[in-house]
Amino acid sequence: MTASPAGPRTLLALNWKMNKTPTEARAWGRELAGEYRRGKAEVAVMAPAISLYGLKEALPGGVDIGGQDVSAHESGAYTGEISAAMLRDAECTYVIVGHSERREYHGETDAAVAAKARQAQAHGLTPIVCVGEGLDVRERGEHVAYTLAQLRGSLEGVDERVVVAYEPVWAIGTGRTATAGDAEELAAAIRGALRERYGDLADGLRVLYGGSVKPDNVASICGQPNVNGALVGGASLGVGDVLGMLAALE
Ligand SMILES: O=C(CO)COP(=O)(O)O
Repeated sequence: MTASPAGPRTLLALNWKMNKTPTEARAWGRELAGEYRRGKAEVAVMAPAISLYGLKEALPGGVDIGGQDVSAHESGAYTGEISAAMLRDAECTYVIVGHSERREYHGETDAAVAAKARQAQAHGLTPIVCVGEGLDVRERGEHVAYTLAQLRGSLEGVDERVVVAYEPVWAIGTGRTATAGDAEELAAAIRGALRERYGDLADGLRVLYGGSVKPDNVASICGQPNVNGALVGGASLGVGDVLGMLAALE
């Protein structure tokens, strides 16, 4: 089961976070290539920057790659940073910006996230802009307003070539998944905000859900009318789980 036939093709976006060496990444790509058949969902692997080049060579055709973060700067004296031009040259299609782990551990503000998204777009990358509330916000019942405010700030000056991922922080890596209804509530609200900004183009944009997605819940979540795919952490590391999720989406 996938999102409505009129909507965009379902995207299974895999966020490896800080896992796998370049050698392990290449082996993973080869393992996937041995089993992969193009199906209903599109697949993209967001790997650590150092692994991207080798991974792309090993992956089967039709599977995209992306970065997990990008500098807001063009080039120059920014030790340790990766530029959008570098990611594009390494054949990336996507880059995650504003993941909750970057916001929490690296102090990234909405304005910084928007600057990264603009820089990604300037180099032909599609930013996957992450938003989502923490447990305290959810318990106060303010999750919709909080997430939409974060979204508006994170899309400042960003055009419609964008993917939005709703990742409630309390569901990330906790095994505590939002229900399909929770995911749809926010995805619909996000769609409304995208419509205000981009008009009818919003209907063709992807809104993903992320947070403890795995083979046994991916289909019900991605089957919601406004959910066009998933951003997957833990279950993206094993080829078996990825194939399981792809099978569930057929
Ligand atoms: O943060 C996530 C993807 O970006 C979600 O991680 P988990 O799938 O491990 O909960």
